[in-house]
Amino acid sequence: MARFYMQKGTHKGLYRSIQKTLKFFQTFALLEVVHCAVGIVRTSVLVTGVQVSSRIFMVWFITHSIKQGMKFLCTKYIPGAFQPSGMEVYYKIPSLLKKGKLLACNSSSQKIQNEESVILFLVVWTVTEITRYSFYTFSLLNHLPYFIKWARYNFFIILYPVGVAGELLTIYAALPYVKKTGMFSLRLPNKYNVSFDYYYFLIIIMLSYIPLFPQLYLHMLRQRRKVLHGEVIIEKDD
Ligand SMILES: CCCCCCCCCCCCC[C@@H](O)CC(=O)SCCNC(=O)CCNC(=O)[C@H](O)C(C)(C)COP(=O)(O)OP(=O)(O)OC[C@H]1O[C@@H](n2cnc3c(N)ncnc32)[C@H](O)[C@@H]1OP(=O)(O)O
Repeated sequence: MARFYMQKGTHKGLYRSIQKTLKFFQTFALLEVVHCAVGIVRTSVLVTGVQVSSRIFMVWFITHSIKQGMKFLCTKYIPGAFQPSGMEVYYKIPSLLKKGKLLACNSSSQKIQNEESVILFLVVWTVTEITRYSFYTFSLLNHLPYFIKWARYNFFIILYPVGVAGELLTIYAALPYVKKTGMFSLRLPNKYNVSFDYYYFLIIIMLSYIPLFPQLYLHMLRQRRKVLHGEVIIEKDD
């Protein structure tokens, strides 16, 4: 990521250059949940499950799926002209456009992957995982430098809320596109007689951060007290 930014001088296209690696490792992070479930790793399946599933959701159902749309910047009113067909307007539609008049529009391709918020959570996840896996590796080698231990149980204090902000802002940026296209949604009538609206599903996911994120954060604060300050903490069962 650093190399990309230094070479190109922009974050645009960064996601594309790292997406294969990201998808591979983030999907295989599911093994972390399996490891907790079968008892290889002594930690909560629930906490790990929420952590991993939220990231997998971000990778596959947001950044991978919401590929692109067009952003229109409309300025000048042209009397008698019509709105071109096939135009995907999912950004702010000026009030005149709604009345069916064409304005002078400049269109530009807009990818959710190029949102600054995506880069924000990618950077945060990356720093977190470099620290976390260094911690695991050195622990296994029985030579854990204090700085790594300190970083593992301190960085999250800032990184967790910043990562969550990046994730929520990305979902928020995706909402207009999801609403406009009706992607992943099922409308009635259909042969299953079931309706599903991905737009509202995303809003529910965003709201679910309110009760779930504090649980993860408090878990990490407890771990911090245990590992760095040697406090004995009795955790409730899942
Ligand atoms: C269907 C859609 C669902 C959507 C849900 C929406 C709700 C979302 C709300 C939640 C939002 C989360 C957002 C999140 O994605 C944002 C970020 O991540 S931002 C970046 C900051 N993040 C962090 O800092 C992550 C913190 N989390 C963790 O560190 C872990 O993932 C955690 C699951 C919390 C577990 O940590 P914990 O300290 O409890 O246990 P460990 O697993 O680290 O360690 C237990 C012992 O096992 C040893 N261990 C573990 N793994 C390994 C390994 N791979 N190799 C070797 N050893 C390992 C570890 O050393 C411990 O050993 P010991 O007890 O002997 O010390």
